Amino acid sequence: MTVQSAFQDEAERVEIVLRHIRNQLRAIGPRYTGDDFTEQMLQLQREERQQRLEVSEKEPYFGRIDFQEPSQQEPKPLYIGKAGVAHEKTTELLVIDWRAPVASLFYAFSGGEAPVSYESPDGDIEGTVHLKRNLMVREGKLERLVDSYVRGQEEESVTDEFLLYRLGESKDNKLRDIVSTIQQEQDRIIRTEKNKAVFIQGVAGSGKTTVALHRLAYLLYRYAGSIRAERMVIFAPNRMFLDYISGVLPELGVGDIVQTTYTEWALDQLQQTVRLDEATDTMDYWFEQPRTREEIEQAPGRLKGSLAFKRAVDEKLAQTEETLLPQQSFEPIEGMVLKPAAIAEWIATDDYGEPFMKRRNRLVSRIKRWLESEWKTRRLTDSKLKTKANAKLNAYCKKIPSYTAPQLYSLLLNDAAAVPMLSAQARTTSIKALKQSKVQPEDLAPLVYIQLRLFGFDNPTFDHVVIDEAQDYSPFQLEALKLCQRQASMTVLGDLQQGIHGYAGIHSWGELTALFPADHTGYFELDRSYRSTMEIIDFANRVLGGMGDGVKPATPVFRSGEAVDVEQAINDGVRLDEIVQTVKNWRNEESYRTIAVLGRTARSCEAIATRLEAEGIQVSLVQSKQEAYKGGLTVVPAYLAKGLEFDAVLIADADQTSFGPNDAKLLYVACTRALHKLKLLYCGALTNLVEEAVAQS
Ligand SMILES: Nc1ncnc2c1ncn2[C@@H]1O[C@H](COP(=O)(O)OP(=O)(O)OP(=O)(O)O)[C@@H](O)[C@H]1O
Repeated sequence: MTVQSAFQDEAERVEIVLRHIRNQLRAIGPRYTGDDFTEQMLQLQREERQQRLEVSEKEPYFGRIDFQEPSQQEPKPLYIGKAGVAHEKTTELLVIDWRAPVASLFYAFSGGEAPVSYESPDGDIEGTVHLKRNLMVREGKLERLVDSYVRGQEEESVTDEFLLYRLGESKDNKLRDIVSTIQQEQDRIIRTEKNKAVFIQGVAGSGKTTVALHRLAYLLYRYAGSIRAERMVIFAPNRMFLDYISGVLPELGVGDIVQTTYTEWALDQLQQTVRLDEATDTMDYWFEQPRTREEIEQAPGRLKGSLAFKRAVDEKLAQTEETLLPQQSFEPIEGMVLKPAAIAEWIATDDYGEPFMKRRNRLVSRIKRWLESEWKTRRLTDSKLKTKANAKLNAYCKKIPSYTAPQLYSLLLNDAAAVPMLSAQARTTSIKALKQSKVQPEDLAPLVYIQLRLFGFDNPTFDHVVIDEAQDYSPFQLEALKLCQRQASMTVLGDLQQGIHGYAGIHSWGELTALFPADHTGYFELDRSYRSTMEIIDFANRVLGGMGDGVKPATPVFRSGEAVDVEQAINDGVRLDEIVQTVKNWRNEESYRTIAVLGRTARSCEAIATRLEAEGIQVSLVQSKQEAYKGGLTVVPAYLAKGLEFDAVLIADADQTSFGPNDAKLLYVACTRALHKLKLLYCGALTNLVEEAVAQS
């Protein structure tokens, strides 16, 4: 078959399938708005179906794989799309959902004539692949067809032409789905079984965030009925990042997943009884001035996030549990005595493993009931005596300890011997702040952990938890999250090479993987970077120097682009002129839809934005509490750009003062934001990190 006739056949099929989709959309009928409950439920189902069909109408499918099982006469073409579509009359599958077991063949197959298999609910199904074809449908028309495998034909090239085409496209302001080009190593992670803590160490641009979002969509499909979207949660570093990734799940037909930051979630759990101390902006402290390695190691975030600190909290909680049993008898009136031994028996028989405060409140109710029953048994009627007895009851119950999380935390901080890892000054500062209900970010994990241990987790437990940028999390943060799941089901992703928040986060993955049983833990590495050109990745790898942390360097996909530019400006005025000129030039390039100027500090970014605005250039200046990501031309401090990407990136102050020897990871983050073009500008001495990178090239 010629390429033209294959294209013609496929184009006709696209039209036929689209006709079916549109027929089904029409058949859905008008929206039900009445009060009948059953009809309302049916309406919800119809809406979900409508959403799926609308997704299919935009792009019915993107791939075809011809598979033949030994029992079949000939290979069967299987078309893979974002959502499954069945023939409305015959129920024949016109399109197979990308998450279906058989669709894994499309992603896992990488050529060769040997039999392959996929895992189905009935066991492994073996067969041979005859064709693997990528199809690009836009606005209802077939635009592109690429065969990456035809059985019997010599395999021409190992590069995935279709992938390169997708990667070469320019970016708008949102992350996109990648269902049509998911790579084998990514697919394996997406399809990992649910009840595991899956860790992903992936280089910058390896698709970690994207893969985690696709995994959520996969889990919802694979475990439909047993897990629910509203019980799944994504933890992201900030609101702006959540905005940036907000398009992917709806594109995959998934809604309702909780998306939050650890800070927001923790403050909610604590019912807003504390607030973050605005006076000390952590980012400002750690990024606006150079900090030493020692300062980072001894940072409060490292100490309070450690397992040693959690042990201290556990110890205090255990001591608290012991205080539940009153030491004295309760004697509301003479001769009516409730002895500690009797209470001890109640406590022992009433122990359903519930949190301390629930047990405490139940004990108080039981003592009250005891008094009432004694009153009735003895047929007492004297109301004065009753009032007196009730006053004694209240006094007795008040002595049974009752804590809020901040109170118990304060008790711990006041006990110097219990927290030897904290300096007297660190303790006093925290105690003082707590008195005004103020906390630092590093106090949130211990506080929320105490809250959950005291009161339990009232919401339904999480079916699945995704933690993005997990290298910035402490072991204690994950310990608190573990209390919100019956069995760990997590996707934890990050990159140690981008660990710029070392003052709070981990320094090796072992710090987090050790929190889960080995047989319920998966560890994956993604080394291929899909975001940036080869030139940019090579340059960024050199900036980072030795990898350390036991992590491999990023391997670029074979996508070549322009060389990285490093330019000196003779003084600061010229540097600002050059920034303006570069931005103007880049804005004339049609392929650069998103451009970023990255500065080392928030202050330097403000100066750049002011200058650009004075030239009449509209700028989006990103600050630490930003909620939305607007795209276009962005001026952003390097430490806030983590997770984002832009067609072209200008690093505006690549000098030695701005990027000192401890800033390799920060500069690496900055460089790896660029998809197609990277330029570094400096005034005075070039940072050694780049000097060495250039010398190595
Ligand atoms: N299989 C793929 N096909 C097409 N594009 C891909 C693929 N995998 C990743 N990408 C693209 O690579 C870019 C980087 O993806 P993503 O932001 O998920 O990576 P990341 O590992 O989370 O990066 P970082 O650590 O730098 O935040 C995105 O534009 C994404 O669409």
